[in-house]
Amino acid sequence: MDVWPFSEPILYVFDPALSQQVTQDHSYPKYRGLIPFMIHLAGPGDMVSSNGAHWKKWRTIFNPGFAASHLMTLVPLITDECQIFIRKLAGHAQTNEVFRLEEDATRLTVDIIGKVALDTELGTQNGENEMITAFREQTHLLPNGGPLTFLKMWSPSGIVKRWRNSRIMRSYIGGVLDQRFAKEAQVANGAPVERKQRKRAIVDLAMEGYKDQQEDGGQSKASPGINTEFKDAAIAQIRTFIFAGHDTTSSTICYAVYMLQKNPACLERIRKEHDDVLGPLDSTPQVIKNDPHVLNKLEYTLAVIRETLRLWPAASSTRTGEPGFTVRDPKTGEALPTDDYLIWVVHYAQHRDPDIWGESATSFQPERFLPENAGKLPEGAWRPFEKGPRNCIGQDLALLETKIILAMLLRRFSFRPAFDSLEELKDDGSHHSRDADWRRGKQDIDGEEAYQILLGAAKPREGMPVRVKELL
Ligand code: HEM
Repeated sequence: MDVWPFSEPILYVFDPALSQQVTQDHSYPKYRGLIPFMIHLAGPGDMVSSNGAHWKKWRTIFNPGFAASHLMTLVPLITDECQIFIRKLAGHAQTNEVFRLEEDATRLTVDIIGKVALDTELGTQNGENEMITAFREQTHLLPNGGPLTFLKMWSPSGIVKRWRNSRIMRSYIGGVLDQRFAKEAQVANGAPVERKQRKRAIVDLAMEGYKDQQEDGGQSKASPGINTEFKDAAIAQIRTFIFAGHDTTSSTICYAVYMLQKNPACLERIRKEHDDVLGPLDSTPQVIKNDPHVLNKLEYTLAVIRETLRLWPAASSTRTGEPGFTVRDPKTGEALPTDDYLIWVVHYAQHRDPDIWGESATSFQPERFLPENAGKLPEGAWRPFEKGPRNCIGQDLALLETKIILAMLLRRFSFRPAFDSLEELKDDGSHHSRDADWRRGKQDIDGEEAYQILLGAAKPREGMPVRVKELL
């Protein structure tokens, strides 16, 4: 598509074989237009928009912290955060008020990232945190694809606010890192080792990996404590994890709840699996904490999450074409140049295409993802976390936290979407309430009122208004 003068020509990718060509056979560099967006959220050198040796270095250093085996050690921390979320929902149930589920789910996922990445209490489920407030304001100060939002980039107040927010985020995370690694330096200088075992956060494993790399590179044995290169990169990557990991996952939690409520047979089946595998609801958090591997037995729950991500993928992938590299049209065999193209792998379109998924393409059928049906899935067509070297580093974390929250949630509450009660939320102070345009005119897409909107990630419209009822 030629959209001159608004952007470079766009090559939209709607086909799994073509997606494989641009992300796996040859992983095209990330789209250059991501840099001016990510720089305000994460600072220079973030893992999402960087390429080449810089990207490879930091991806290698942070990979071990996101390995499924390491994440299992963090399950108790995640479960504690989920318990706070459950208590908040019980409060909503008592008042029978309409609320935006996405707001609560986002606070949950932010606090989980704080715990697993930094071992720090961000506490947004219980109040405000200056760094997260700055971060969330920042996402609203960037273009979101709506008409004229690019003008936001040039308004003087926007420029000042973005600079201020960046400074707040940097100094907050920098402070947490300084405190954490000061201990290490003190111990190296002879201070007594603390007896209390701390959980090893993702950043601890990254620090170890960084020091190993320095030594392998022939540099002298790394000194204890934190150095400037690691600190700057860790701040950028942790900001990236907050950006890439919080609303993608909260959006998935919201849509899983929504799709289950719309499909009562699936809801009944998932609740039964939770009874069978985890036992009574009240002891479920403890059962999960005692034996995190029990979560691997929740096959149907995993299938529900995969099916949710098929219908409601929270992200997509954008790349920059390269001179001399062509893609081959899978149907005609024609070689197409890519130089100067924005290559956009569109997950939503591929995940709902009847030519790929058959007649059931747009219906919610988690069974297709059960192990016994694995052989019938269209090859390479499910890619919500993208594939190839630039796939999502946080995918196991996202699946893990969504599984835990569903296991603790679905037997305790029933949900009812409340798009018909948006009026009650018009003064709730949220970003949604400030933009009355989103409530004028047509209120559905193809008959779906909970359609996705672009706000950093693809999120449920109006923050998924619901009412919740406690079943106990
Ligand atoms: C359901 C939740 C999630 C979805 C659907 C999702 C989706 C994706 C997708 C599609 C990409 C590739 C983007 C591209 O090619 O441009 C990606 C990359 C990435 N994601 Fe996720 N993500 C999720 C959760 C998370 C979490 C929890 C984290 C971290 C805490 C995370 C961190 C990242 C990072 C750092 C990258 C860049 C990786 C690289 O380029 O090496 N994501 N994600």
